[in-house]
Amino acid sequence: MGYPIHALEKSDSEYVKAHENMIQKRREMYRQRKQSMLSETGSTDNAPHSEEAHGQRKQLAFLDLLLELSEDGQLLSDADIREEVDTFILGGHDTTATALAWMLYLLGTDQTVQERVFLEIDGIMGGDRERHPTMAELSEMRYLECCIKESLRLFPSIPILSRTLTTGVDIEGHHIPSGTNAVIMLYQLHRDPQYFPNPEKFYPDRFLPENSTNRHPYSYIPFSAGPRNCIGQKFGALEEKAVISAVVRNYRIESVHRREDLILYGDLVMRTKGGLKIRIQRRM
Ligand code: HEM
Repeated sequence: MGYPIHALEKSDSEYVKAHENMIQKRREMYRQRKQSMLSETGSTDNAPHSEEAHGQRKQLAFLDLLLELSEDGQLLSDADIREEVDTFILGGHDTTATALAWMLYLLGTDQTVQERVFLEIDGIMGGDRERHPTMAELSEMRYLECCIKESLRLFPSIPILSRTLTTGVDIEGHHIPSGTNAVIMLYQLHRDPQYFPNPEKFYPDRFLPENSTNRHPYSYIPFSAGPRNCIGQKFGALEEKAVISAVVRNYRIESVHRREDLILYGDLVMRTKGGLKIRIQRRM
């Protein structure tokens, strides 16, 4: 996946220094924490993933896990760690933010769909609009999940993918040689009427289980597919559910612009000229 050049080109700049300092501080914090855990449990076990205190297994944060892997064996240098963290932050930020913006916009274009989302969420969460949903409650929000999938169908955060062919392939009588750069237009792929009748319509029901069973597995790939697909797919989808459900529990959304008036452009992620504008109104 490519990232904006300006984020990576400052290899000699303050950006790198700031990250190096941050990694050093974090490494120090990590060592201290590990030391205090070992003395709490009386354990002498220094093996990775051995953080156990009060009988409860503690999960390492992503950065701590990378630090642990690089502690003695020097498996990863600080520069390697910085690159891994950059990849996760860049890969997980704009994509999720874009998906959230499109989801809110689309909900605001269709009050009938939005009412169904209200009904579902209120049914699951009850009257208290302030408390956070549990994981079990989030997984019950099936219609909201369909809305998120439908939004990523119409406006995939990453609208274009590319791969270099490592072997030649024959497709319908045409030979495509090894080394060719193949571009996959997700925006177009997701509008194939064979799999998505009336493709421009925002219709979340098409993702209900009974409507998706015979669909070609590669007709819908907002997180790409194969060995280099999105590593944060589940987390990204969960983040979307948590944020959207928190917003619509309290607010009704109305989109300012009609879909036909939007001017789309691809800037690594799918954007519109002038942004996506919505109005929100507190729900009674
Ligand atoms: C709605 C949210 C997201 C969407 C639509 C999305 C989409 C994608 C797509 C299409 C790719 C493949 C790019 C390619 O093949 O060239 C990808 C790769 C990747 N994504 Fe996501 N992503 C999302 C959220 C996240 C999150 C939350 C994280 C991290 C926490 C993440 C981390 C990554 C990484 C590290 C890769 C590169 C994987 C590799 O090359 O092996 N993504 N994402």
